[in-house]
Amino acid sequence: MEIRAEQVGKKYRKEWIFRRVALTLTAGSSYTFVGPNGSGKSTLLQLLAGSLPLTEGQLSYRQQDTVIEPDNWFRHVNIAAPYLELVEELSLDELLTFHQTFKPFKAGFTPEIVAEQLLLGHARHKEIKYFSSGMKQRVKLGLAFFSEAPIVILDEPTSNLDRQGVAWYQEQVRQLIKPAVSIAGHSAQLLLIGSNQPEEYDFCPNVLNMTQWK
Ligand SMILES: Nc1ncnc2c1ncn2[C@@H]1O[C@H](COP(=O)(O)OP(=O)(O)OP(=O)(O)O)[C@@H](O)[C@H]1O
Repeated sequence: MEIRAEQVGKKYRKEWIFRRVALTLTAGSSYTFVGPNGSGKSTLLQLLAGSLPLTEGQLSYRQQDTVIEPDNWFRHVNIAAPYLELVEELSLDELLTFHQTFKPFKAGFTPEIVAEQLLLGHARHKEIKYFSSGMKQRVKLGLAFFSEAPIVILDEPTSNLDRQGVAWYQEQVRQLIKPAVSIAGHSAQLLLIGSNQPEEYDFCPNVLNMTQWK
């Protein structure tokens, strides 16, 4: 799996947020976008996820030599971000069951196992609206970690997490990017992070500063 960005730029009203982004992002590796507040990390991640239009340039998703149509990109991406909301009226069990109808969990994961992995086994029957902000953040991350998709995008992944939550994130993200072993159905992941917290990406070999595209 690969995402290619060619001369990608984004403008809001008359202001260019970034220009001439040229990247090849390849599964089996991870990439972190860093930069000051407002430098465009979230915007670029949304472009790469296919959820925002570009102003200029081209983006493509490729699997081996096959180009994937933009209408199908969402099937290949799990994204956890502060601006994406959970369905607050559902209990955790209901949310996980609903979620897997359109984005199945990885082999061996059931809603019950996912809840345990989130350290939220005790809260399976509680409505999401009664979760603390840190509990909600773990749910968002868990949906990204445990659903089947080759691309995982995490924007500000440890926001609202306490120290135990940060340790949990660090363990899960390392599991995610472990080199793929040759188990049928297990493919290498492409992990993209937007961050300003070194503890969120200290394992990541590719740290890209947004200021280079100003
Ligand atoms: N819908 C929008 N309309 C107009 N301007 C926008 C819109 N969304 C973002 N921007 C602007 O784009 C710039 C980049 O914002 P973005 O949220 O991508 O930055 P960021 O690097 O993720 O910031 P932070 O570190 O604060 O999360 C900011 O100047 C922001 O005001």
